[in-house]
Amino acid sequence: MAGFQEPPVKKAKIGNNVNLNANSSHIPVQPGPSHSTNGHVKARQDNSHYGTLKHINGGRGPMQKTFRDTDNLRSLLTQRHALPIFPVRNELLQELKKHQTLIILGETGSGKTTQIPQYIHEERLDRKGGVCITQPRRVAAISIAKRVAEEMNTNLGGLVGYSVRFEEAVSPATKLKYVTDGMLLREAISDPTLSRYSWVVLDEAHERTINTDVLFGILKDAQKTRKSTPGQDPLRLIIMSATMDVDHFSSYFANCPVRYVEGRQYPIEMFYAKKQEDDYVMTAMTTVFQIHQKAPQQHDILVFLTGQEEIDSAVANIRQIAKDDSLAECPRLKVLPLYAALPAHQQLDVFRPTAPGERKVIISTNIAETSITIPGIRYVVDSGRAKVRTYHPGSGFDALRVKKISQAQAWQRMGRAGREAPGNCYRGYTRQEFDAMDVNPTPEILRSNLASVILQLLAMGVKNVLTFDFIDKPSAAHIEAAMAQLTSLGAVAVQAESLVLTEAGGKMAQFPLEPRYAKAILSGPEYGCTDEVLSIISALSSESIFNNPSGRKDAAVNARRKFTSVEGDHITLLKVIRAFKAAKKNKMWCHENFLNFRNLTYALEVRKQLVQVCQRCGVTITSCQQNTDSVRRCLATGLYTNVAELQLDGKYLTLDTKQEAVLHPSSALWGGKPAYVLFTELVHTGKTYMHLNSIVDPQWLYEIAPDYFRKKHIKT
Ligand SMILES: Nc1ncnc2c1ncn2[C@@H]1O[C@H](COP(=O)(O)OP(=O)(O)OP(=O)(O)O)[C@@H](O)[C@H]1O
Repeated sequence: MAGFQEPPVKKAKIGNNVNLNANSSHIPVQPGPSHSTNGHVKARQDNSHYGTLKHINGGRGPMQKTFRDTDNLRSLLTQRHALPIFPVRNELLQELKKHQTLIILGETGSGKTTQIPQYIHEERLDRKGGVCITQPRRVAAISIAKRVAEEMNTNLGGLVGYSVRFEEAVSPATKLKYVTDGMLLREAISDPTLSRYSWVVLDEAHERTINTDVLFGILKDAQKTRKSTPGQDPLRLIIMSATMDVDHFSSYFANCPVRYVEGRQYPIEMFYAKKQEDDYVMTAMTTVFQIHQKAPQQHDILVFLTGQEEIDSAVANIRQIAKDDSLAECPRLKVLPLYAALPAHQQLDVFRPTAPGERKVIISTNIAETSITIPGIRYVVDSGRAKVRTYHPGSGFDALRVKKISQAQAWQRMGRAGREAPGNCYRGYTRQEFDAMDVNPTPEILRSNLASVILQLLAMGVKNVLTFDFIDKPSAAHIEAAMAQLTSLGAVAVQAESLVLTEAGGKMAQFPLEPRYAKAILSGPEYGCTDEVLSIISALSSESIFNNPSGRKDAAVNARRKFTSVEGDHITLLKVIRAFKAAKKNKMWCHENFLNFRNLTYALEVRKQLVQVCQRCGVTITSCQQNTDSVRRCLATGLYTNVAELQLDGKYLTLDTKQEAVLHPSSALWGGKPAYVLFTELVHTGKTYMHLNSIVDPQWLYEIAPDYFRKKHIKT
């Protein structure tokens, strides 16, 4: 294929980069008749591996069995038994019984995520408490739970369930629960020893999300507490991934053993770009059409790009190019975007099988990078890039940059092909570029604003956050910046020389939001505008509610002029939400007004959840109707450190850290020069931009935080 090395560079075995320590040992896959000579394990066709339904379900308990399709069940059982992990099932169970903490490494698609929880259940090791399996992303938690429920012939929400932010399917009967790591962290606030679980499985540990990193410490502590409390069931911990620095993890967990499940089910052919390509989007699109012209029907393609705007534009371009006469002989293309801001049901659309004569092309962020199996995917096109947010505590800004991914991420992306049949992976970068990539991604905890995490740790009863047992400790500057932010928001206070959670801080921790937004909501009753602030914060929690199709930007701006507020972007968002509700959430109305129906719908879903948290915390919800000054004042109670002052030279300087910044061109305030601007965030992409801004009156700022602003010497 043009642009890629021929003959293809084939990687016979993944996991060579795994760094096994003295404690590790391999659990080899038993060689069987279906082994190929290249080390790949092919699907077994051996019927003697069929179990019985009784065997799958463990033969107990009233389960909502459907028994709709025996052939389907039989086929699922065959698939389960063909997985590389199946021959080592019993050995693995022995290991799991022996050790309180175990690290399991196994190649992508070997069966770790779907099978190990089922093995535990089949062996009745979940009698006393259930199995909770964490995933870094909601789409993975939901789709895997669905698959496991299907394999166990039970309804989702029965024996097998899931819980992600804003959505769950669980019941008292749920024994195997797939959750996002953030949800388990929230559960730990009300139940620090996670007493309802006997097993916690931290999957995709190599990703080192901030929530998984904090869970390491929480779970270690919970294990100790449960061990030292008479009558308590021990908490067993399994840490899983395809690639990770096992020495580091093992030494953190008291040199716990590491077991390696060898083998992958289907081979994946790997192709690297022949030469370095700078336009990674163009390279990816060209590759898609090259594959499209030669691949058999219904061999679907998964493309990794970086962010929503880039993906939406690639989707539009591919749809357009697909109409070209020269492609008339090819299957019809069904092009689908996949990114975090899509509502859950739309994310799950990608899992639907294609119709005859159709080929699915999914253009995704790294949301599809780990854990999931998308039926039909035989080709992965990897741009080698992802959008990464990095927080700078000194300047207080987040830099959102497109960066090269790590090798571990590249292997995960590759692993999305070859899950149901042999696959192909096209890397839009050279082998040399791959070799130069970092082996693992930088842990999120080392590059994030820690205010939320520290608030949650305090809410869980962690006494001293500075001495918390982090697997990789964030810098003192990061921790201090977060503490300072929480103190100024009134979430923590000094008591007997230590920092403790205030009553308001306890309430802030209940909101699945950054503390500064939670603070603004809690201030709602004082200003009589909780209703409006909830709408604005819900819109801020969603991806952009505006559509700006390329080539039609002017039309979009004109159509939306009626919503634009001279007070700024927050009131503009409020006007859009109000109008969307008044238009009965009409899709066509959104289309005519260049508004994003999906993101607006998502924003209203978020709003519903926030209203529930308000009710739990006793926050009254009142509306100030047209008094939008109150709304901006209320927002400033949470965001008051995000203020910039106009300078004589016409530039803005942030009051907190004296950063030079400019209004983002998309802002409703762009072109004007208000003296003081309240911004939602600073994003550094070339210049430092203030995003989503409102005009503020300096007098309000003095009233909200007199000590802070006295030091800043603002002119009232
Ligand atoms: N939704 C699904 N539809 C079809 N097959 C599936 C689905 N989910 C899982 N499978 C099959 O089960 C296999 C094992 O999946 P599983 O997620 O357990 O592997 P894993 O070892 O955890 O991989 P990874 O490290 O990539 O998460 C897949 O390769 C695929 O063949």
